[in-house]
Amino acid sequence: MEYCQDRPWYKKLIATLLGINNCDGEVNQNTQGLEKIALVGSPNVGKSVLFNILTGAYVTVSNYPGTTVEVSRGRGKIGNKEYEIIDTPGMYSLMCITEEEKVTRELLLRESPKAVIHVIDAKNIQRMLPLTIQLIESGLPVILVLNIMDEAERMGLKINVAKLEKDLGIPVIPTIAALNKGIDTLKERIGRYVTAA
Ligand SMILES: Nc1nc2c(ncn2[C@@H]2O[C@H](COP(=O)(O)OP(=O)(O)OP(=O)(O)O)[C@@H](O)[C@H]2O)c(=O)[nH]1
Ligand SMILES: [Mg+2]
Repeated sequence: MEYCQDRPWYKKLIATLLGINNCDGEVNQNTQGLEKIALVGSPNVGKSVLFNILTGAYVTVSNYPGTTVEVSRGRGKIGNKEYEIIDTPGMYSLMCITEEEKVTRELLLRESPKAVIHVIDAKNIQRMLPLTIQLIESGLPVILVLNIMDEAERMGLKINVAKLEKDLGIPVIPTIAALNKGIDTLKERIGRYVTAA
């Protein structure tokens, strides 16, 4: 019997049936040729909220090649340049265990983003910084976003952002994505970072 699961036409058929509009290997026309900026971090830290703020109308959600893991891509203007912004599935570590972690790791290695925005929940900073360090040690161009600052402040947490920037040697930007706060600074810092690279 002929196995057709790996044939492009079969994948395309399944993708059409499932409503996946950017099946394996297909190029996303909306972001073709653009430099990339990836949002990474644990589940539930606000990556998708930030993705929606940074991107416009033409967003593509597709399964990462050969997997059932969804990755969203869209165009986003930073400064006066357009980038492909990528929203990755939640991950806890680069030492991948879950399929989501494998996809994010592979994506970071294969697609060479100009900036990797590590989004963390500021109130769980201690638990989340190890991934920041893993990303930095992997040689990736990391920017750290301390999101959900509203809840961190409500808990009385005081984070010395300037010291964190100095110690980590990367830009650190506090945000409240749900309230659109800190976004202008974030865009400005990303813009400076990618043009300096
Ligand atoms: N209080 C507060 N809530 C926020 C903030 N940013 C995002 N949220 C909320 O956090 C929840 C998770 O946000 P998402 O953007 O879906 O998180 P995610 O990182 O994409 O999660 P996964 O896709 O599961 O990895 C949502 O209910 C958001 O409204 C923030 O700055 N403050
Ligand atoms: Mg998400």
